[in-house]
Amino acid sequence: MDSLVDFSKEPGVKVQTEEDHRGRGKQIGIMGGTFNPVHIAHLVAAEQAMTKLHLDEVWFIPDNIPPHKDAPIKISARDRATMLDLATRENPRFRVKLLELFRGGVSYTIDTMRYLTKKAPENTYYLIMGSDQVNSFHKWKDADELAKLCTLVGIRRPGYPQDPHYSMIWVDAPDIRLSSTYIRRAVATGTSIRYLVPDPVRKYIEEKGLYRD
Ligand SMILES: Nc1ncnc2c1ncn2[C@@H]1O[C@H](COP(=O)(O)OP(=O)(O)OP(=O)(O)O)[C@@H](O)[C@H]1O
Ligand SMILES: O=C(O)c1ccc[n+]([C@@H]2O[C@H](COP(=O)([O-])O)[C@@H](O)[C@H]2O)c1
Repeated sequence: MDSLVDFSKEPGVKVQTEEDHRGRGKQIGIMGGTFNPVHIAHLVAAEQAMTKLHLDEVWFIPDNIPPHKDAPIKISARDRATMLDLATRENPRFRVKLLELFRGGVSYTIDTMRYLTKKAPENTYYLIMGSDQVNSFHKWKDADELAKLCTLVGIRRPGYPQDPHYSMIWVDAPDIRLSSTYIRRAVATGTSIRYLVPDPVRKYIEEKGLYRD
């Protein structure tokens, strides 16, 4: 097993090996977010979790209305989803799933995981979260049930010390101090976002004039 996966402090969590995975359903990483817009830290977190945990795919699921965010989302769901598609297109194991946008309303992760585990119970699901989300996970809707439906995977995020209330796997990934908030502010103040988002996303933001005010 890859020594960069730190599971030593989590005796309750069994890290799967490639051997364990053979002949069963798929191992799917779930990366939920508002992605307003998607940035490189989202992609690095997903890729690191996918490769270090031997997952088959990562599904990026943009939320419709995020449960715990107060600030309004000023761009359309279509723009968020299009940028996600542009950002993930060249990775054959990244998929964008729009089920939360189609479902509408507030996007509770428990609703998504109940749906997925019922639709494809042969798969194993890994919920990938930055440490900001890990720290508040216990306040999520039906968190106990959610933790039973999937394996929780934490990615350290600079500025958010690890404070988990549930057993989880921590995947060691490079610290990237970046947020969608930073990207939105940078665009609004005329600061470059080149290299902070994939280039097709940067061009889309420029061409559509997103985040200028
Ligand atoms: N820099 C980062 N390092 C690790 N994880 C991150 C990072 N940025 C976001 N994430 C994780 O990605 C997921 C989706 O995050 P989200 O779309 O809310 O992005 P964000 O950058 O936190 O956005 P905003 O600044 O608008 O709040 C969450 O699990 C979050 O913890
Ligand atoms: O289900 C919940 O109660 C819940 C509470 C907070 C966040 N989430 C999910 O966590 C993911 C990241 O959220 P956010 O607000 O950082 O974009 C996104 O998929 C949200 O739907 C889910």
